[in-house]
Amino acid sequence: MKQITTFAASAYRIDDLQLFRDSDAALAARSLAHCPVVQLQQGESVSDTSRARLYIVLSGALSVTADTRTGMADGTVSKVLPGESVGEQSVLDEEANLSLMTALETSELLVVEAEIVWRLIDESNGVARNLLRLLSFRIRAANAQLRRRQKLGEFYRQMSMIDGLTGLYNRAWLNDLLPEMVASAHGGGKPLSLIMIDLDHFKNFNDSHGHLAGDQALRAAAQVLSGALRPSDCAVRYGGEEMMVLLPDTNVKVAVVVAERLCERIRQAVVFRDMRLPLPHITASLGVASLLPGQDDHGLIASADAALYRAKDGGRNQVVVQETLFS
Ligand SMILES: Nc1nc2c(ncn2[C@@H]2O[C@H](COP(=O)(O)OP(=O)(O)OP(=O)(O)O)[C@@H](O)[C@H]2O)c(=O)[nH]1
Repeated sequence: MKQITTFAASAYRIDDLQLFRDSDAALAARSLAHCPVVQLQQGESVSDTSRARLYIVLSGALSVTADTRTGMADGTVSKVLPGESVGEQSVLDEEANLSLMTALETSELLVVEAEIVWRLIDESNGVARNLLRLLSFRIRAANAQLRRRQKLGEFYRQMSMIDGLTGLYNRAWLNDLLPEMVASAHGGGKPLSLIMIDLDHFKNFNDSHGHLAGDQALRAAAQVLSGALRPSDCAVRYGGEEMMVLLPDTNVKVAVVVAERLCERIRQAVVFRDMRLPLPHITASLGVASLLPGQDDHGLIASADAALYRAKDGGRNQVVVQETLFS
């Protein structure tokens, strides 16, 4: 970066500089007269940004990468074209300019020290107004970007909570949400039921029909669950061929009715729509549990798991309810 002239000695005009548009041009020209005009070669970065200064692009183009030295760089790169400026904020808060400014082509910049910018703000309403407009525009753009990022972040957060094969919620979602559901049930004195579902002899199913058919069977079972539940209920893929249904505000009697309905619909589920293929079918064993006073999420899962184990033990393709309720 080398100085090639001063503003007064150059052919650039005040009117072409955004910050001084519609302001007192004579005052601006006088104030900027001795400011250096520097030249950057393509790929060269602005050096010595430790002092607060304003850089106005006179020709060429700058790429500006935000906050490179604080470790806060978020990949945002903006392009600054002739007439536009960088560094207003560092001038206003008298901090070093943390952006990395690099010439995208051979470029000429006007370098204005902070004291000169402040003097211009003091003496010219036009400059003050332009600066406010510019900052307001930047704040709006930054807010819009923040909102876009939040939406994107939320989208990815949601995606990370969904099981790719079945479209049901996954274990990460369950770990996040079940403790909250348990706390809210205890807090509100409302019931909460859980049905644990495990496809029967699924290893055999895979071995007989292939792993892809197994995947298809898991999707079919998941569809049964999603299609049979109320909007407030949630279906989760708990592990390989194990699924779970959470029924807020539902007592054990109703949960058993729901589980019986799911058991029947899984039995009836069509795994393949293609009638040329043989029609393997699936069955499931289901364990039902309802939240007991003082029980936590692990306890609730363990109760449903124990009931499921008994359903397997009792011959599969059936619903069993937790022992503690009826013994
Ligand atoms: N196709 C497919 N199979 C899976 C998936 N996840 C787990 N499995 C299979 O599910 C089978 C589970 O087998 P086991 O735990 O022995 O249980 P099971 O054969 O269903 O026997 P029971 O539960 O006692 O009725 C294993 O063969 C796993 O490979 C999956 O995403 N796709």
